[in-house]
Amino acid sequence: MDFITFENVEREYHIGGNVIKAVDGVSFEFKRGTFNVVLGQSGAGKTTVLNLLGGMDSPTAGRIVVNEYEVSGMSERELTDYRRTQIGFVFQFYNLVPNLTALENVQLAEEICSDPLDAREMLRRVGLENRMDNFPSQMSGGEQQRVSIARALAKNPQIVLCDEPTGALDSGTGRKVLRLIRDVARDLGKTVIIVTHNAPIAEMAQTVLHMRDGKIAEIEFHEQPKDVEEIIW
Ligand SMILES: Nc1ncnc2c1ncn2[C@@H]1O[C@H](COP(=O)(O)OP(=O)(O)OP(=O)(O)O)[C@@H](O)[C@H]1O
Repeated sequence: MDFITFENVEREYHIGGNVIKAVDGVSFEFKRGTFNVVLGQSGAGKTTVLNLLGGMDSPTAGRIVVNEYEVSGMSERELTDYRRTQIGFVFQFYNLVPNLTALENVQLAEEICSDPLDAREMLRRVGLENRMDNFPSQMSGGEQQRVSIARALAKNPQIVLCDEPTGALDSGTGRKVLRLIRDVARDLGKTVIIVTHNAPIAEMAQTVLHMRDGKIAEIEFHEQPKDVEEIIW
């Protein structure tokens, strides 16, 4: 059975007298434990899809089902619980708390989740066992992104949503971060969705949604996704 299902999902915004269809009749499925990419130019609707999937926004029409939860019908309170228990987030600019150490940033997950993974163990998995007591300002962009990956995974979510996770990194560091997201998520059995405008990243994915003007232009499947080393950036 499919793990994530979008059925004719729409998200309209009303600005002045204008209606903007940020997402316009989108349908797709992702399977549990897969690595997926949503690809498209600026304004294509990628972040809106991610926000709908993550329960930060609600559709104006259509149906979203995740892990047997009907997300599209949830109240605000149910959405808060859904975001807390089901979703880990990785953002382009890391969103770490500046006056907390790496370890304390990851431990935040323990405070809000019912079934967290060990913060030290997650930092070890991302290769930062020696940097636990450093503050974000003492770390490189790649290291900060690794802390944010550890934080997302420490919540022990079913799904990890990443919005341009390599957007602020050089290509070498970006590759390492992508490999890390894929390997750790695979080891822990998580489903990953990465939003990007960087087309080569899509070659790593099992499923690629190509978005244009709020619609899906194409859905591409890779039976044998490429390894990050094989991708020409
Ligand atoms: N809160 C909002 N209010 C009004 N319009 C919005 C809102 N959020 C998004 N939009 C519009 O919806 C469309 C899709 O936006 P979205 O952010 O999903 O695109 P995107 O593909 O993620 O772009 P980018 O790569 O630039 O982040 C755009 O035209 C955008 O201006």
